[in-house]
Amino acid sequence: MPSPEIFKFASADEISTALDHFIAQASHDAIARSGRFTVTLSGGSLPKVLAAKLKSNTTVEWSKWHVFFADERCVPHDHDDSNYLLAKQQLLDSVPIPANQVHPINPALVNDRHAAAKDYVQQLKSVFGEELPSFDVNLLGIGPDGHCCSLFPGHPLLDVKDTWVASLDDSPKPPPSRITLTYPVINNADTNVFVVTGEGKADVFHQIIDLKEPLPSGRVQAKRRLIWFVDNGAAGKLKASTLKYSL
Ligand SMILES: O=C(O)[C@H](O)[C@@H](O)[C@H](O)[C@H](O)COP(=O)(O)O
Repeated sequence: MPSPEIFKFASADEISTALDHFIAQASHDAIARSGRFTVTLSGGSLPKVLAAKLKSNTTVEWSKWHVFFADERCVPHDHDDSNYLLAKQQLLDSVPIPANQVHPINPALVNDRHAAAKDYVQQLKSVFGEELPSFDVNLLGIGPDGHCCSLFPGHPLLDVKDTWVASLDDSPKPPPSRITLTYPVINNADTNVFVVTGEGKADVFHQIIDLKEPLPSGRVQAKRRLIWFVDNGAAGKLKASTLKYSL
């Protein structure tokens, strides 16, 4: 398993610039290797930080992108809680990714989370076939409790290994009904990237990186690279010695 690589920046704005360069390069490399770039997006603060610079990047071959969601709330696409709506407003409306290569939750199934999760597995199969999906990049956030995707501390979904997409109706972060990728898919990515900003994440980032507490975000692995983009606020409680990993 790769060691975490921690990149620290002065501000969220600097992270946006670094993410723009990083994702453009990852996209270029993946397209050179396999003819496409497969990526997942999370909700929360991530889409805005990601899109700030990337949405204007004309060097990216957007037509080769296949976009999925690391987790999604079971709400209609036009609902304020929709991660798809957020990604659309922040990034997808600004870049020419073919509509059939963007994979939101099936809006007809948002009242049946089990059916929505099954449908999402089929959407994954439409791109990855029967093999366990291996995304080029998952873009992940963390909550102050250490959750990522919709994998919450102490929740039974942390142990799910027999499905690529699971559902829950008791998310401690509202709204309660969600679908989420499970660890077998998340950890089979070539690269997992966490984006963590603000002092509100300083404690949990320290718990995960320095104290190695087995919080959901701390259980994320990757085939090749496990990367953290953090700002000064989020890294405020990190032990100085840990930053030997910084660039
Ligand atoms: O649907 C969700 O709730 C998100 O996908 C979630 O997993 C998010 O990434 C974290 O909660 C961090 O959110 P913030 O960046 O807003 O703290």
